[in-house]
Order: sequence, then C-alpha cells, then structure tokens
Amino acid sequence: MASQNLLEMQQINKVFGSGLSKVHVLHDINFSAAAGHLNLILGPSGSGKSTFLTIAGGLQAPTNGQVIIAGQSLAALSAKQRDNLRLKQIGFVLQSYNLLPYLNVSDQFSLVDRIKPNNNLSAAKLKKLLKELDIAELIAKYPAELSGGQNQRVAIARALYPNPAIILADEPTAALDSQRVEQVGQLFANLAHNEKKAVIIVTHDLRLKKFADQINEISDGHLQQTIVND
Ligand SMILES: Nc1ncnc2c1ncn2[C@@H]1O[C@H](COP(=O)(O)OP(=O)(O)OP(=O)(O)O)[C@@H](O)[C@H]1O
Repeated sequence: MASQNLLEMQQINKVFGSGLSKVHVLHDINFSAAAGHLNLILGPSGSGKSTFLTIAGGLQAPTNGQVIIAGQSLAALSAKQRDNLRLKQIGFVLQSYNLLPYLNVSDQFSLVDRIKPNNNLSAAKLKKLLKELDIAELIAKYPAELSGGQNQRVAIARALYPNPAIILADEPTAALDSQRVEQVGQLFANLAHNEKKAVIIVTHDLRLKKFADQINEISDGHLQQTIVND
C-alpha cells in the first residue's frame, strides 16, 4: 500500500546540557509515520520516549536533524508558523493531561473553539466520541472532581476534537484499567484505520501492542527495531 508519510524524523539527535552534565538523549533517530497507521514506540522509563514525542510534535527542537510535518520542515518555519502548523495538524495527549483546572469538561472543548474556530468535530461527532470514551455524563464536572482515568479520557477527547491528521500520545493508558485500555486502544486503532490518521503512541504499556501496525522500541535513545504486526 502506498501510504503518505505525515510525519518524518531524519537523523535526529538531542543533547541536553554541556561538559560533565551533558546527556545525549536521542541518537540518530530516523522514523516516519504514515496516514492510516498506528505506530507504537515502546521503551522503559528514561529511555527518551517523551523527548522523542515532544520533538516529533515540534514542542522542542532537536540538537540536529530534521522534523518534517505534512511536508514542511519545522526548522524552515518561524515560531508562529510552527504554532499554526501544530494547531492544525497535531493532537497531543500529554502525560500531564494539560486540562485547565478552572474549566469544566464542556468548557475545555469551548476553549479549543476559541483557539481554533474551524474544522473541529461537529457537535454530533463530539457527542459520539464522549460516549465512546464513557465521559458524556461528566461534562459539567471540573478536573479536580474526576478520577485519573476520567481526566485521561477527557484529555484524549480534547486532543481529538480539533480533528488532527497526526495524533501524538504520551502514555495515554497510564491511568486506565484493562477494560479501558481495550476501549482506548481500539479507539486509536479506529482513528488510524477508518479515518486515516497517523497515530503515534509512546508507552511502556504492552497491552497496546495488539492494536499497532508498527512497533518500534526505544532503548537508551536508540530506536532499535521495527516489528510490523501481521
Ligand atoms: N530538559 C532536560 N534537561 C536535561 N535532561 C533531560 C531533559 N529532558 C529529559 N532529560 C533526560 O533525558 C532522558 C530521557 O527522558 P524522557 O523523559 O524522554 O524519557 P521517557 O522514556 O519518556 O521516561 P518516562 O517514561 O519516565 O517519562 C532522561 O535521562 C532525562 O533525565
């Protein structure tokens, strides 16, 4: 199948600090994510997964190497152009959830409308998504009133609401029990397979393996092997 690479990383290195405190976190990473595929990046704590994901999404710059999103090299863009590209193309599910504590669930979505007024999910599709994630009853609640797993599912819904072509998720199942992992894994797989999104999940949760089209392993900052599920 000829598939379109929505995200490419070429010869990415990331070094923090200098001298004795220098840490070389990512080594010569080459990676691409195609529309219609769910990519899993597996690795233990401290292996560089979050650094990989934040560089992939342009939240931080690599020390060297290129990130290309939807055909555009991030290094060639101004900060404002990068923000714009990110807003239009990428849905982030971050470990910290990044929900605003003073907004109820419904208003978390209204805020997205204020920042990006167009091309977000229709009200009917949002309702369906909230039902799929079993959070439709929670829309009047504030983050502090929700469990970790509920907050995680709200964060997933909010990342999907702008209808991004690329979904980058950092440990999106960390707070979920096994039944929810199945639901969320299936939801991400459907987004890839039915809606032709490029989905990239970094995790150490092996329960997600069966949903992946491509599995990479990251170890000490090296992206080691690629296994493609049958
Ligand atoms: N801003 C930073 N400055 C210095 N070192 C950093 C910085 N960010 C990350 N690191 C280091 O890079 C390494 C990889 O961190 P990273 O958070 O990417 O790993 P991870 O695989 O996501 O871990 P976890 O699963 O625990 O979140 C760690 O040794 C970390 O201390």
